[in-house]
Amino acid sequence: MRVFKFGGASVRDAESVRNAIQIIKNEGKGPLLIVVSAMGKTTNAMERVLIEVLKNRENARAIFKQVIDDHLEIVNELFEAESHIYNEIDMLSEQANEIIDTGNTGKPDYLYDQLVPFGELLSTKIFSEFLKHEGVNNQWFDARDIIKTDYQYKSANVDWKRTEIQVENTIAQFLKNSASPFAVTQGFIAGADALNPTTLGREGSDYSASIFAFALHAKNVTIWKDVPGVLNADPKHFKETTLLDHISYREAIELAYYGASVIHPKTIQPLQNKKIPLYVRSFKNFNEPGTLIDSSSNNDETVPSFIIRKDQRLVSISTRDFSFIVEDHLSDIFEEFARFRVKINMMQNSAINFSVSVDENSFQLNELIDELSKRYQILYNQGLELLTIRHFNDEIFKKLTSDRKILLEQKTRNTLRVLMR
Ligand SMILES: Nc1ncnc2c1ncn2[C@@H]1O[C@H](COP(=O)(O)OP(=O)(O)O)[C@@H](O)[C@H]1O
Ligand SMILES: N[C@@H](CC(=O)OP(=O)(O)O)C(=O)O
Repeated sequence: MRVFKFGGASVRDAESVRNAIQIIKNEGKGPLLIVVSAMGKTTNAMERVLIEVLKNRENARAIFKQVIDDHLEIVNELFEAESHIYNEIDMLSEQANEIIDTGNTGKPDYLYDQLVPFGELLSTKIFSEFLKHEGVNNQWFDARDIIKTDYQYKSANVDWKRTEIQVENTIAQFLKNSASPFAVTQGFIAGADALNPTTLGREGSDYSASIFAFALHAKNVTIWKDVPGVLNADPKHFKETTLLDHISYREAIELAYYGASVIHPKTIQPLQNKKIPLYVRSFKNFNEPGTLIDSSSNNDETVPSFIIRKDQRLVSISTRDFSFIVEDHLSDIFEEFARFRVKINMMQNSAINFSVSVDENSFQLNELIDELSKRYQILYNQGLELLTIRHFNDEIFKKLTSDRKILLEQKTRNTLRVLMR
C-alpha cells in the first residue's frame, strides 16, 4: 500500500492535473491512496472569502463565485459538457454558499474550518472524476470523516486511535478489496465529529499524507513537488542548490523545523515511528528519483544546508525592576506565547532579559506584546532575517554574513543560527 500527495502547485491548472494523472498511470499499480490539496492558491482565496463573510456577505459571495469559476475553467478543459462533475461542483457550491449566507455567527476559527475545506473538496472531486475519465477507476473519500481530531479549530490535533479505526473501516477496507485499488482524498482537512470539520494548519497536506500512511501501515509515501526533491536551500532564495538525494528522518525534521518549507514539519514523526520511507520527487521530471528520507543517516553531513526565514521581529522582554529573569518570569512569558499562539523561532536569555525571534506576520503578535507590556519592558527590532546553516563551516558562515549586522547568534555541533539585519 502506497500514498501519493499532490500539492496545490501540482494541480493548479488542467495541464497540471493531466500531468498528475500521467504520474499515477506511470507509477502503476495500486493499492494507492492519493492525497490532494486545493488547486493552486485556492486556500488563500477561501481565506479571503472567510474574512468577507465576517464583514460583507456580498463580497464573500463574489470572491467565492470567482473560486467556482476558476474551477469550472479547469473542468471545461478536462471534461465533456455532459460530465457528472458539473453536478458535483454545483452541489459543493450550494453547500458553501449556504455557509456564507448563514455562518457569521460562530467564532472565526470555527467558521474557517467550515468554509476553507471547500478548496480541497473541489479539487479532489475533479481529480477523482478525471482519473476515472482517464481509465483509472477509483473511490473518493471525505477526509473530514476519517482523520479525527480535537476541537482546536484551524490547527487541530489528531486523535490517533479514532483515526486508525476510521482509516481501517474505510480506505483500508476499500484498498484491500477493490479490483481497482485507487482511493482519492483531501489533505489538510479533518473532523472533530460529524458536524464539526477541522483543519490541520496551513500547508498541512504533507502531514495528512503521513497520517494516512501511518494508519494504513503504508510501504512508502511520495510527495510530488515543483522542485527536484529536498535541496540544500530554497531555490527561490539561492541561485545554486544541491539535491539531497538521501537524508535521515532526523535531518529532515530538523530542516523542516528550521523552516525548509518543502516539507511540513509535522510530516516526519508519524513516518519515523513506523519506519515508512518518504520520497520527495519532482512532478515536472517524474522519472527522476528525487530525495529519499528514511532511517539512514550516512549522507546527512555531506552537504551544508541553508534555511532563511525572512521578516523576523526580535522581541526583547526585560523585567522593569532589574530583577533577574528566572523560572517564574519564563513560565509566565511562555504561557502568554502559548495563549496567543505565537511561535518562537529562536530564543536567548541573559540576567534581566529574554529575547525571542518571531515571524512578523504572526497572527496575534501585537496583542501578545500589549499583554506582556503590562508586566515587562518590551523593545523590538523589525525587518530581520534568521539564517540557519546545518553542517556549517567557517568559510560558508563568513560568506553569508560578511556585510550583515548580527543581533543574535547560536551554535551547536551541527547547526549555526544567526539573526541579522
Ligand atoms: N530545502 C528546500 N528544498 C526544496 N524546496 C524548498 C526548500 N525550502 C523551501 N523550498 C520551497 O518549497 C516549495 C515546494 O513546497 P510547497 O510549495 O509547499 O509545495 P506544495 O504546496 O505543492 O506541496 C518549492 O517551490 C521551494 O521554493
Ligand atoms: N491547501 C492547504 C493545504 C496544503 O498543504 O496545501 P499545499 O500542499 O499546496 O501546500 C494550504 O494551502 O495551506
